[in-house]
Amino acid sequence: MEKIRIILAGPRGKMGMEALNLIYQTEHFELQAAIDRKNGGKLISSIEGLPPIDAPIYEDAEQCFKEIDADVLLDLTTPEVGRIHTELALKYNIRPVVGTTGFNEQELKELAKEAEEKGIGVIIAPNFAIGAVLMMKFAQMAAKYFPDVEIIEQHHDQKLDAPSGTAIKTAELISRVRQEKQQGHPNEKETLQGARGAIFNGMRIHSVRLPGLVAHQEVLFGGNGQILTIRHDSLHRSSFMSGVKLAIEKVMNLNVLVYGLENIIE
Ligand SMILES: NC(=O)C1=CN([C@@H]2O[C@H](COP(=O)(O)OP(=O)(O)OC[C@H]3O[C@@H](n4cnc5c(N)ncnc54)[C@H](O)[C@@H]3O)[C@@H](O)[C@H]2O)C=CC1
Ligand SMILES: O=C(O)C1=N[C@H](C(=O)O)C[C@H](O)C1
Repeated sequence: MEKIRIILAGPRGKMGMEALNLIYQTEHFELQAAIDRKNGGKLISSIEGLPPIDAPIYEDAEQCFKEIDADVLLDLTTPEVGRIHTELALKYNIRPVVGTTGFNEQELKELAKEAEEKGIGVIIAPNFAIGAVLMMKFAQMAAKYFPDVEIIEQHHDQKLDAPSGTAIKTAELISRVRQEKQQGHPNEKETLQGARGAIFNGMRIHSVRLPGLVAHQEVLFGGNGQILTIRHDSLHRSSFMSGVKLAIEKVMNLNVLVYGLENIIE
């Protein structure tokens, strides 16, 4: 199998470290370089706790894309940085695989247009865990029969974006099949602002942030005398790695932007 040459952005992050191990252990993956906020000019192998890969670290993303021959950028950074890296990678004809969350609809549209014009594959996956992708698909199935739905997502307290990318994606998938309706009592009033959560097309999204949590989501459907709960828990970040591997492999044969792993799993 031909090697897939990868640039990883965010190698010292929680996801980045997990991804480095995946790349190190996958025979047909090769780390060409990493983009980090510090350690520019050093090798990944020289950083304590990182695998023994002799790939250079760049602090300047554009310089990295200019100097390094790579097939794929894997971005696991922060919402703002992820957006910049994705655009830059496209400029240098490197296929972005983006786990970083926080892209809005307009940004996704613009990136999709750019990818299509250039004929370059992009995968933006709000959640790489196969179980989470199934949870979203099952929720979409259920919403056809249960239009009253609320989403509760729970994450570790270091998360920068709220609601989570997964919660937004779930609400989007549900919106495609759910008859729009106003939920709750028509005269409902919040006596404490935010008590009822965020609203996405009439659906409520509640975000919990606590130390000890990793990534969890419940989709609650209410009907006559019954409640259906669909729940997924990522207990460790290794849960995301089979999806990351699949996305890196699949993006090689794409020439458009794909948003969500559900569009590439068979
Ligand atoms: N799609 C998915 O399945 C998953 C997505 N995520 C998302 O991935 C992103 C990273 O998550 P974590 O690893 O938990 O966060 P983290 O905070 O542990 O790691 C982020 C890393 O990005 C680095 N970084 C920040 N600015 C940078 C820059 N300019 N250049 C290079 N690196 C930079 C930081 O130094 C840090 O090491 C978040 O947006 C999170 O929501 C997290 C888990 C799963
Ligand atoms: O920040 C995280 O941790 C996660 N972010 C993604 C999201 O926003 O949905 C995926 C997963 O939930 C973990």
